[in-house]
Amino acid sequence: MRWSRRVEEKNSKKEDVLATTKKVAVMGGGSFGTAMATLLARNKADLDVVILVRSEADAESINEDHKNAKYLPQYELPTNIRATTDPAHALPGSDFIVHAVPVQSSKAFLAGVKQHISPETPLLCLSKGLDRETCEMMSEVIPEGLGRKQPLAVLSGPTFAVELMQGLPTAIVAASEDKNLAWRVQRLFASTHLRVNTSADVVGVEMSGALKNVLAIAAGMIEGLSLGNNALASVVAQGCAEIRWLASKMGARPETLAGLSGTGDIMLTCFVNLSRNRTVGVRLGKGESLEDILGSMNQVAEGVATAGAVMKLARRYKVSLPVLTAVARILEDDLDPRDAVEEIMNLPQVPEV
Ligand SMILES: NC(=O)c1ccc[n+]([C@@H]2O[C@H](COP(=O)([O-])OP(=O)(O)OC[C@H]3O[C@@H](n4cnc5c(N)ncnc54)[C@H](O)[C@@H]3O)[C@@H](O)[C@H]2O)c1
Ligand SMILES: O=P(O)(O)OC[C@H](O)CO
Repeated sequence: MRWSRRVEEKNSKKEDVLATTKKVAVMGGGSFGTAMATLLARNKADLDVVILVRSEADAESINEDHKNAKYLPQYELPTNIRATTDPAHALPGSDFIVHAVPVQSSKAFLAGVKQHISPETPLLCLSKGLDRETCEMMSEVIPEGLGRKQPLAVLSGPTFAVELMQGLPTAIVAASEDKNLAWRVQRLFASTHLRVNTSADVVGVEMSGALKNVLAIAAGMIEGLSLGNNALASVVAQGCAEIRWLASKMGARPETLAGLSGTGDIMLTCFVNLSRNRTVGVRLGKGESLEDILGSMNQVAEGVATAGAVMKLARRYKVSLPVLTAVARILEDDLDPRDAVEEIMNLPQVPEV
């Protein structure tokens, strides 16, 4: 994290983004959409923050009890957050629209609401993953779903929703090909609780956010299989290298992969029990079936679908990814977790660099 008085001084001459922003819509009222809506609402007490949810019960809980009863029931929401199920109500007139719908549902969801989104309104994507069928990143899924180009920034980093709700110190990256938009997103979200680093490396930020979810499943499996800390550290280090090999071939910058949205988020998701992807891995390692695990969760673990896309990308970019593709094969019931460990341990011995 870099800080410079010169940068602060230069920025102080630019637009006061919070002052000029009157309304922000958030599509998706799950845990992360709600947490980021809460940060925005806390940043400016008279900002109109509207969450587009799927059920009337969810909208009612937010509007009447100021709680998201389904996803974050223990936290009171600011009163300047409201919710609706009607996109015609939520989206028009927004200065920014935040996208927090799970990746696999995003294209169809966007196609259904696009007539309510102005082509000029920046979309800020929080979702981390790849389209299972097409292997597209969200920066490709979004224009596909909307049927047009849209101003776009992606936000990614080590950010558990519950810790944001508690106001604990957090840092995230806002990446956009449009430098000014990345800067505006930084100004919109930044607070004494949240640092926002800007980046122009959209591919690097997106690919690390998507692939760390697959790696977290592997890390969880190591724990579920009781294979110990040495194995855990080795698998995570190998996974970091695999993410770097694939993402670099796709155009990511190595510095991004080593930064907050790369190594930072990998450490959080692979080592902390709050991660849903890690939890899926722990339970698989303990012998539960994927069907039972997913059936018992009311939240998305994006790594499950993204793993399938990683298999295809490994072939497309001709890169060997033993850990990430083993996760995909285990999820497809094509490989037993213990056999995967044996396969990886029996790979040819290689030089470290
Ligand atoms: N929870 C976190 O800590 C966190 C942190 C960073 C990034 N993310 C990412 O944010 C995205 C959203 O995650 P989340 O934690 O809010 O998920 P969640 O499972 O808590 O909630 C998902 C939300 O999407 C809605 N949804 C599901 N299918 C839909 C569909 N077909 N159409 C419209 N809405 C649909 C659900 O109703 C729910 O409101 C994911 O890509 C996740 O990886 C989550
Ligand atoms: O709970 P997970 O595994 O979806 O991870 C949440 C966030 O991506 C952590 O940054």
